[in-house]
Amino acid sequence: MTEHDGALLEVRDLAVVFDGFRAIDGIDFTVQHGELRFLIGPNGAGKTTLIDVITGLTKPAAGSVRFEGIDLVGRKEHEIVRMGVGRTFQTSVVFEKLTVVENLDLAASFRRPLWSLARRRRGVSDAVAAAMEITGLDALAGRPAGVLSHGQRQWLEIGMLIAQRPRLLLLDEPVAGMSADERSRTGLLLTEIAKDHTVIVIEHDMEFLRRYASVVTVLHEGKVLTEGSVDEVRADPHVQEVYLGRAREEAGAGDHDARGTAAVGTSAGEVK
Ligand SMILES: Nc1ncnc2c1ncn2[C@@H]1O[C@H](COP(=O)(O)OP(=O)(O)OP(=O)(O)O)[C@@H](O)[C@H]1O
Repeated sequence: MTEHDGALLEVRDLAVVFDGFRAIDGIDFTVQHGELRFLIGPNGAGKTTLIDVITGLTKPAAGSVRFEGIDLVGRKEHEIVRMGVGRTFQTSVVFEKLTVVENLDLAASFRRPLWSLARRRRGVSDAVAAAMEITGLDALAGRPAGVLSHGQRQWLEIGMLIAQRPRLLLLDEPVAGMSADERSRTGLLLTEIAKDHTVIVIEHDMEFLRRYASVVTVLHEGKVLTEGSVDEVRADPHVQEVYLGRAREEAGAGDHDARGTAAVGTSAGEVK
């Protein structure tokens, strides 16, 4: 931690414009050290764009993103990673032919100085060992990543982030496509990681939020609609309207999947 004693992340008056369209339209968003914060909102609300700005992938038209008091806007992605901000993507970034431990080692090396890369090391570094332990991937250390199940692969990606020793982790839909058992394991993993990291998770699955979220931020049309506990957010009439409105539009289009627009409700958009 640095000498900065305010919030870990402070986003102020953020705006992102794509060809005249305001994908982010004046967002203020604050995350304190040690939080496990969930970010929800219908499709197109601006969740991924917000994470893209924090990690330097997208340049905002206006506003600031302060991490430990330092503005990240205008910095390169790799510089932001080195400052301690790591993210996963919706698409996989593991090297299939490399083993689990090799993938973790490669990720860890991203923050190591060059001289230490040139040195051949025996065994695994502390960072890699810690990442394997927390994700429970020790038993699979020597297996090629290509043979892992979907859930194990997601855990490897989270492990690769941990190996980079970030202070802030941004996870984009980590339980999408997982079985019920894998979801539970991921929930416990996030809870464990949040003991010594700050974590922001984009997640649509309400059942998952009920079990693991304390504070939820709801985005809608590029703005923060509301923020609070899962119960407060579910009871908020504006949130109900946003999801009910979407559900009405989609009525007749069949069941909504866990990543779909009406995921805050389970039946006809009802916010249960
Ligand atoms: N590179 C881009 N160029 C133009 N428009 C974009 C771009 N990226 C995102 N958008 C638009 O910005 C809006 C916000 O998109 P974003 O992906 O951030 O939403 P989201 O809340 O993450 O949605 P989802 O749940 O579908 O992932 C959407 O209308 C999207 O079409």
